[in-house]
Amino acid sequence: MTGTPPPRIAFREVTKSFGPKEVLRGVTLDIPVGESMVIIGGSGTGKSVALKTVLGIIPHDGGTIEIDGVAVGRTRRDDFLSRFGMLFQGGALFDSLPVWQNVAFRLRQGRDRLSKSDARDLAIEKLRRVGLKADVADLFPAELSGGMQKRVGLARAIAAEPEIIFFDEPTTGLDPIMSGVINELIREIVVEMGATAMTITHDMSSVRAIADKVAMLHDGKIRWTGPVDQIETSGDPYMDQFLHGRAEGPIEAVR
Ligand SMILES: Nc1ncnc2c1ncn2[C@@H]1O[C@H](COP(=O)(O)OP(=O)(O)OP(=O)(O)O)[C@@H](O)[C@H]1O
Repeated sequence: MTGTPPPRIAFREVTKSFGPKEVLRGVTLDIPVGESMVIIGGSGTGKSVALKTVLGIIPHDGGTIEIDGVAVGRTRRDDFLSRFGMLFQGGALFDSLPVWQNVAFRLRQGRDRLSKSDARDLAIEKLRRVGLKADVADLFPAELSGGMQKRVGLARAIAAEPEIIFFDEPTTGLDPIMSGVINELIREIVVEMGATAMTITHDMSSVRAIADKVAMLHDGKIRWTGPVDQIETSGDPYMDQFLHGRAEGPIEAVR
């Protein structure tokens, strides 16, 4: 039987509480293969929790999360994690390791690990891809600007050529121009790799640059989802309030 392939990532009625606090209250969302989905929503709405449930860093309580039709948690953890790349908020580089070892970190682990010199060559190739020169390879993260650290984080996220990449607030701490540069780079790389991307952000410039589709998380559920070119005309008062940064509207401003 032939049919449409399952979505690369599928959330079905996913729930998660911390004690009495219900954070995810039935999240349903599909991210098809090769699509870039950006999840927006106010602070504390559970965007990071949703991302961490896919990776299994936070176990969900109810519902299912599937990758290519297979429930998260059913495959070997190493095989599973090797399919993902991740750009963490703030870069999350290892301060004690030089840049190239940060980029090549995963390539030096596990059964198929690369030799030191192959890993270094590959790290330099990936650094070039994100606009950094080879001489950055031997510097330590503390010697780099915030924008350069983001580039190194991006080089690390793509080093193992993952099928799925997560971007957690990719422009936090950057000025608007550097944010624009990083957004463009993310978009270019995701398209070039054909990767499926899930990004969480508050930054509307990231949304416009990176997204094919947008999902708005509010009150533990996906309030609205649609193509990025429809966000202005969604007709959803929650989306409108968020997009225009209004204090007045259905979203409570006092939290
Ligand atoms: N490990 C945890 N233990 C207890 N509560 C948690 C944990 N992780 C997250 N939470 C709670 O879940 C809620 C959602 O947090 P989350 O970090 O997902 O929000 P967010 O939408 O990513 O916010 P922001 O945009 O500010 O980063 C918050 O109230 C937070 O306190």
